Amino acid sequence: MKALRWLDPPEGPAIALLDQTRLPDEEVTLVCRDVPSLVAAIRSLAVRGAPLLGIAGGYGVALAAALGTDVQAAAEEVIRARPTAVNLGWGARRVLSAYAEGRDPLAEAHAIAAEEDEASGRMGEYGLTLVPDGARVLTHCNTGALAAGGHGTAFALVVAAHRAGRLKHLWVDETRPLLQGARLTAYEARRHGIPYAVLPDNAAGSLFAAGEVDLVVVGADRIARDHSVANKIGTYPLAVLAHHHGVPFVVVAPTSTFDPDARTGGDIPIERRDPAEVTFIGGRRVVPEESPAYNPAFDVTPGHLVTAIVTEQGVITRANGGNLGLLGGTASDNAGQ
Ligand SMILES: CSC[C@H]1O[C@H](OP(=O)(O)O)[C@H](O)[C@@H]1O
Repeated sequence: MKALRWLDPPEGPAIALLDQTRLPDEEVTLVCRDVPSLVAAIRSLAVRGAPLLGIAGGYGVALAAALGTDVQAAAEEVIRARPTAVNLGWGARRVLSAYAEGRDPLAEAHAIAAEEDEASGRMGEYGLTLVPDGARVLTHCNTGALAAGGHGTAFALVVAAHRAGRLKHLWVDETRPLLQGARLTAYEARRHGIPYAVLPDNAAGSLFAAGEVDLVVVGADRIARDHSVANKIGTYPLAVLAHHHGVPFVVVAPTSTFDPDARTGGDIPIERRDPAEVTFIGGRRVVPEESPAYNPAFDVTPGHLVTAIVTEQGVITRANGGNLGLLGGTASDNAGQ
């Protein structure tokens, strides 16, 4: 399953997307033949997920170059599409730099996609070292191949644990209001034959209280230098629950999600989305007419609540003083972390 593909002529130049707003019922391909249509797809979450947005941002700039349109303006338009996932700007700026230096922008966009595929495999390997046998894992939102390269980020850890026979069960937070967990993570879990159950976000606490969660794994949209983690709204409460119940809370993200310009979580812009995403369900209003609604798309988990950050370069744990220095070596070297 490819969430995003570049189309060369004669089909392209274009970017083919698996329209995630139509999943899980319909697998519809959306073909973006210009940057405005890609920006609209990013804003509607037809394409989403921090690392995948980095890939999309890169191909968006490459598309502008292939079409002979204003590449700088295209990059700025793509970067403005969503504010929180640092990867979007990172991917667009990296391809823009290649173009400015006279290098092939499409080759650079392909390189980003290949690197994120490789990163996913390594995060799965490193993440596996943190998974106990018979683990009941809880995850939030969607962090699979619909959100990143390869098998994803946190979901790559889940797939690795399943293949190693260490995963007893996957708890999937539905992830209101856009239901990335119920619609997308459940879709991916079924494709992998992973035993799972979907739960209302507000049921997670009762699972912790019943001792039914051994590990929490989530993705990230931006990680600040103090290890504050911006991720889908509802992540912070899970970190507090995990801390209270002594359950490891693990973030899985490629180094393209780290923002050295964000000193603390307070420096991370939080996207505010249309209140109608809260007040309407399935096209039906579920609140009194004209009810106001609060709809932040992300929250920030402070670093002291994060047990470990798994990257493609290794595992960051509090054992290394909580700095951004990565533990090197192989995945097995980190087994004891
Ligand atoms: C692979 S981490 C993806 C990250 O992005 C998601 O947000 P959205 O669905 O709004 O793009 C969510 O925060 C995931 O953890």
